[in-house]
Amino acid sequence: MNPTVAVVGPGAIGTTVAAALHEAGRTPLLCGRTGREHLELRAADGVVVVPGPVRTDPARTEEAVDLVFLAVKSTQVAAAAPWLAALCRPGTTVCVLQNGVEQEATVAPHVPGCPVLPAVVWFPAVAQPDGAVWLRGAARLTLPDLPAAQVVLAALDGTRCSVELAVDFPSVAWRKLLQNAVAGLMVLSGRRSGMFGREDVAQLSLAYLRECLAVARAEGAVLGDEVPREILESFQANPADLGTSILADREAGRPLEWNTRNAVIGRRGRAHGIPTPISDVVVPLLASASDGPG
Ligand SMILES: NC(=O)C1=CN([C@@H]2O[C@H](COP(=O)(O)OP(=O)(O)OC[C@H]3O[C@@H](n4cnc5c(N)ncnc54)[C@H](OP(=O)(O)O)[C@@H]3O)[C@@H](O)[C@H]2O)C=CC1
Ligand SMILES: CC(C)(CO)C(=O)C(=O)O
Repeated sequence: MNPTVAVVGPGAIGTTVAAALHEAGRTPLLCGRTGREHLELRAADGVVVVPGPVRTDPARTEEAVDLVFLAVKSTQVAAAAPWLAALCRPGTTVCVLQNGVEQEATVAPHVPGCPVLPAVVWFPAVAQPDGAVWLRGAARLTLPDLPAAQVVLAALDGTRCSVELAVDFPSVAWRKLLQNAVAGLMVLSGRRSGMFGREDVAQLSLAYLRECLAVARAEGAVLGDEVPREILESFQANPADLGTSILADREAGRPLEWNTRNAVIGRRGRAHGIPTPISDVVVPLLASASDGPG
């Protein structure tokens, strides 16, 4: 039998996963902050409309589900906790579709008795001014190879969102975190992937990525010396106008995920006695862009 599924946070990533489920006849409950009659995904092969409504009141939701995809920003977890309380019973799997390496630590306290499964989300998805979401790549997740991942595999089996299991998930998550950390430079310049074609930005990015790599390795990630250049080259290969979700937040004047995507490098670096001079410049500027004052 198909697991029952809810998507909490039907934004860029949540809409993509909800659309994948709906196309397979497994339409999830939609739980958000802004009410909508439906969601719309625009992909290269067509448009998917997911019937709603998007519910906005957890107090009026009583049905527990087998699987919750939590796709709010890391800055929004506490505010979304009432949804988790409404949708989870002991054993409900909470699959966290967020960047970072701290999803279990931040979400588990809100869902005692429930497995919390972090996911690496590889695809770019961009909310459009009319509320639709533009999927700009193949939908793909990586999960830790744990028993709790089976319900996610079952839910997304045969859908447009592919799922891989990683035995060494922390290394995969740290690699993605390096990508996200350097993407933060787009916020500071107000530019998109095209900026990585500049030689000066490329050199800065490599230096920042090497600093992040040292911290990742101290945390146990198995990542080779080639990783910084590979990540830089992946940004250089992007369409020049491809941004990143933290830049979308900056452009919309929303709070930024600077703590989970960038400050984590300095925090973990200090714990290991590793200097992080570039992070120490980048983070206060991102924090200020996010939280003010001024
Ligand atoms: N977008 C991308 O390309 C990628 C994003 N990621 C990561 O995925 C995560 C989600 O990002 P993204 O989808 O871009 O974010 P969005 O801002 O597009 O989506 C977040 C959604 O959560 C909703 N929300 C906010 N507060 C609550 C609440 N209290 N209860 C319920 N819903 C709430 C928002 O509602 P409202 O409409 O009211 O704002 C919005 O629909 C982030 O960690 C991001 O870093 C990872 C890879 C790629
Ligand atoms: C799509 C990608 C990988 C770009 O950095 C991302 O994670 C994001 O936008 O947050």
